[in-house]
Amino acid sequence: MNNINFDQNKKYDLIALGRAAVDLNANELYTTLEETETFTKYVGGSPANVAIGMARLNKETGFIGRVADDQFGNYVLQYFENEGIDISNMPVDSSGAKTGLTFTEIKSKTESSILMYRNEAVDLKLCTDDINEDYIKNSKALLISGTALSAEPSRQAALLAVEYAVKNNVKVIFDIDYRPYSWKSEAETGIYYTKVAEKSDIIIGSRSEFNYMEKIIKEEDRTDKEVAEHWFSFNSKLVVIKHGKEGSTAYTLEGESYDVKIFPVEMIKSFGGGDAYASAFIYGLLEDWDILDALEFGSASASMLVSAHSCSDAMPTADEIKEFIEEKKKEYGERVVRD
Ligand SMILES: Nc1ncnc2c1ncn2[C@@H]1O[C@H](COP(=O)(O)OP(=O)(O)O)[C@@H](O)[C@H]1O
Ligand SMILES: O=C(O)C[C@@H](O)[C@H](O)C(=O)COP(=O)(O)O
Repeated sequence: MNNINFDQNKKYDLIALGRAAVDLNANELYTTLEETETFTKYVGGSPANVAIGMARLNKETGFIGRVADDQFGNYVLQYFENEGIDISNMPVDSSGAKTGLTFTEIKSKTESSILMYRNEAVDLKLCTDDINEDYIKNSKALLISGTALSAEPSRQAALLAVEYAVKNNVKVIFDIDYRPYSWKSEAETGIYYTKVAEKSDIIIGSRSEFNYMEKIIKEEDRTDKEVAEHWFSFNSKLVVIKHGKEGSTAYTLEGESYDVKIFPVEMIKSFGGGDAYASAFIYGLLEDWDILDALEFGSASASMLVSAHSCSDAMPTADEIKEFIEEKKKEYGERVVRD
């Protein structure tokens, strides 16, 4: 059991809000983008990846986001429909705004980076008219991906969605998702991230993302526990702080904390883990697992994704994650990710 009391009478398990974009991942591994010649196209965008992860885990999943009136917009909608993700709240935008593109560079076994083309990105054209209270109220949880707060009118749309969620007992899950190129100033980042974090039931982010979010209000040299306790003074019940290959920790409002390490894998790229982590962790919470079991599931899916070429196509099923965990426990011992 865990401390998140989802309303089990609601139709959707999770509705994600934000960008559904396209990843173009370099096929040539351990090469710079300058030298890369070919790419593989995948659906991308952190909240889209989380939605795909949830659908792969057989959870009823919806999405709120604008797509471009072009081939890439069609590609995203078709992919989502094939995955069983509800697209009824994904308006096609005909303003000429384009699908965000993320080019990935896999420079070495330990170094990779992303180059995002997001000028006039269609996902940031999401507006308050696109936010439907009846849709949101029918979900156990609403995931807000932080980049949706980086520009108007998407910012107002995301804030309105949060208000509808709070009003209708829909748990707000805030994936901080800090992308520096999306923001004009530290103050703007802090102000709008804080607005959502103060209303969120669950906040998930790397420690550096928490530092960005809190820069205008707090010193960086606080412990993770102190970071978590700040958000418990608002609406949070659960704060998850990720530390990349050092693992991650969940803190509860009730004063407990749970640590998990990473599952050892041959990493291909350093990103994608966060979206897999979020989807599998949220799955565990929805299944009413203990937090440590949900963390282990999230950590396993994350490890599977950093050792895969894509961040969406490779999202695993629950059986695949369980099989992965069993294999790693056989190889490294029952407590492979637990202290
Ligand atoms: N080298 C790695 N091997 C296995 N798992 C990893 C590795 N790096 C990250 N992870 C997993 O991916 C999760 C998310 O990674 P992190 O970099 O913290 O977030 P994000 O991918 O959102 O930037 C980590 O908490 C960890 O569980
Ligand atoms: O979030 C984006 O727009 C790009 C993603 O599709 C990309 O796969 C990525 O960077 C994943 O991010 P992470 O899982 O948060 O590391």
